Amino acid sequence: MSNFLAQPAAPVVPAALPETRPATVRVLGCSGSIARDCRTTAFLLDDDVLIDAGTGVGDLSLDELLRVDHVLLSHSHLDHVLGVPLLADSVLRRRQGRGPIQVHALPQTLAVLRQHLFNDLLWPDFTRLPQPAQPVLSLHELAVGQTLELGAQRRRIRVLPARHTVPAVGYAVLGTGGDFVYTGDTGPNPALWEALRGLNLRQLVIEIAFSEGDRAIATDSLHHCPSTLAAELAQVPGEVEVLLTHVKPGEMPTVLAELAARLGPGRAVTALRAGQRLNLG
Ligand SMILES: Nc1ncnc2c1ncn2[C@@H]1O[C@@H]2COP(=O)(O)O[C@H]2[C@H]1O
Repeated sequence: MSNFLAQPAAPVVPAALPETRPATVRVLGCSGSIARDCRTTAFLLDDDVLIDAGTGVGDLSLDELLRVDHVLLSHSHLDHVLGVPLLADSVLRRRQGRGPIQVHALPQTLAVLRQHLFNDLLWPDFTRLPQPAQPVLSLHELAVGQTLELGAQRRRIRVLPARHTVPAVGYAVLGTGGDFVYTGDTGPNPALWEALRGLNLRQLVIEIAFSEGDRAIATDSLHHCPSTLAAELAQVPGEVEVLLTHVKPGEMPTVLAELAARLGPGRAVTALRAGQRLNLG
């Protein structure tokens, strides 16, 4: 689709380098918490860029884990970051000469990782191991509005605003045939729609955690429930593919039914599934 809102106050985007392979996103986890067959958020862009690192990361083989060079984190909550320390431990002895895995996140998110995770108490400080000069992990700050260029395919990735209980972002993977957006965890968020104005939105992976009966929890924890998500989706053109992520275990049938009752005609949504591969534009 073409741009669907006015031009944004977008940052300068680095010139696109030739992209030799069509981008794919493999859904490793898209659940709002754990249970059998429910893995928390992790998406693999191509084979070397992880977007969030929830329990879905554990479905990658060791060889696949070894190919990961970048991790983009949406925020500091455990269900999105716990794969990072475990990934580091799994690959540390086999990555020598490859350089650190680069972890990209807001400064506030990185501060939480440094203080509460890689503190040699909850987990070893893998930003200094196996050698301080050649660690397995390095931490890199990003900012909303920035466009990164990451991975062997030099994918252009825009940092989007999210509105959650801790500082949070979403990400857009910019492609020549359309853009893929992952909102991260967010409640209603006018700034997101403002940021999407200049994008050529093709696929929207948007969160919804709770059914309508838990609306109060959704409000307190800054997540969507069907009524709030339906209001947000009213501004998304029908041709955009909308994929739901982060539904709490056991809630999907209710969420889908309640959402269907609130969406306008022509607005289809699909529940994202772990194991699914998305072809990006
Ligand atoms: N006020 C609350 N009442 C009940 N559960 C909450 C509350 N705040 C946060 N949570 C839960 O804690 C979880 C932390 O991760 P999430 O934000 O994915 O989802 C959150 C909710 O499931």
